Amino acid sequence: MGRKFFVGGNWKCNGTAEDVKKIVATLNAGQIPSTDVVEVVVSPPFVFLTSVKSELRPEIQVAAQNCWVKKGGAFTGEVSAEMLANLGIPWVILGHSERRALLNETNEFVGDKVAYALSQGLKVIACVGETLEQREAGTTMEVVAAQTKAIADKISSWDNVVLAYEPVWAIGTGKVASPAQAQEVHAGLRKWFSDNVSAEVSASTRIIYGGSVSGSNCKELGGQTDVDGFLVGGASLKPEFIDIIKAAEVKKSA
Ligand SMILES: O=C[C@H](O)COP(=O)(O)O
Repeated sequence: MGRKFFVGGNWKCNGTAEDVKKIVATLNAGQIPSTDVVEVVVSPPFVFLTSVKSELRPEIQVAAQNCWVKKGGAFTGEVSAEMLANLGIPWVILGHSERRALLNETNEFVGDKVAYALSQGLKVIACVGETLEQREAGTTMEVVAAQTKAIADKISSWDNVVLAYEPVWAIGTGKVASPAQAQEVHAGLRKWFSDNVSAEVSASTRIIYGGSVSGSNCKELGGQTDVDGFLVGGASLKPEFIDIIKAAEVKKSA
């Protein structure tokens, strides 16, 4: 089975209730390819999840931006995977570099979170990516392989996981990875899967790119053999997100 193009919009910690209504109206009015061609998931902050889910057109799904590492309980300020499942939120983003860097989430902690979220029936967008220093030191593949291994060590199936390669130096900086740089790491991750998990997981797991994706660079990036879509930050708050969703057409016509 082919890998369906996947476009995620990570709204991060942005927006008022009024802003969110406008974004939803734009998404509801936009012309986008059918769900046979592209899977679209937007990720509002927790407080807006249920309203966005109920107001958004049914072809677009929602994701939380995080969840607690295990069963809920006395963990003030956290939101558990079972709460998300209970509310019918199908997806969660885990291991985003902002949480790894600012909240000290380790590879092992992210692996535990992915495993627990999957066990509660959620689908996971799991993020990996190197810093500028790591890229300049030539350790990019080593870093993303270690991050992916920490997840692989904790899960028995990749069926409900999308892997997002997000070079930290490209996030929110306008310095997008070149299509060749993205393709090189995506191909490396696919090889890592075939060497360390299975040929089937390597062929079927979607590996999406994130980091300064825009309406103007999405077609060339999305045209790369091993780029199966995007995780979009800043541009997912703007009408150009519709153009980025339409980049799925490059794969359909390939
Ligand atoms: O999750 C999304 C990424 O952090 C990319 O953010 P960005 O598109 O604003 O660079």
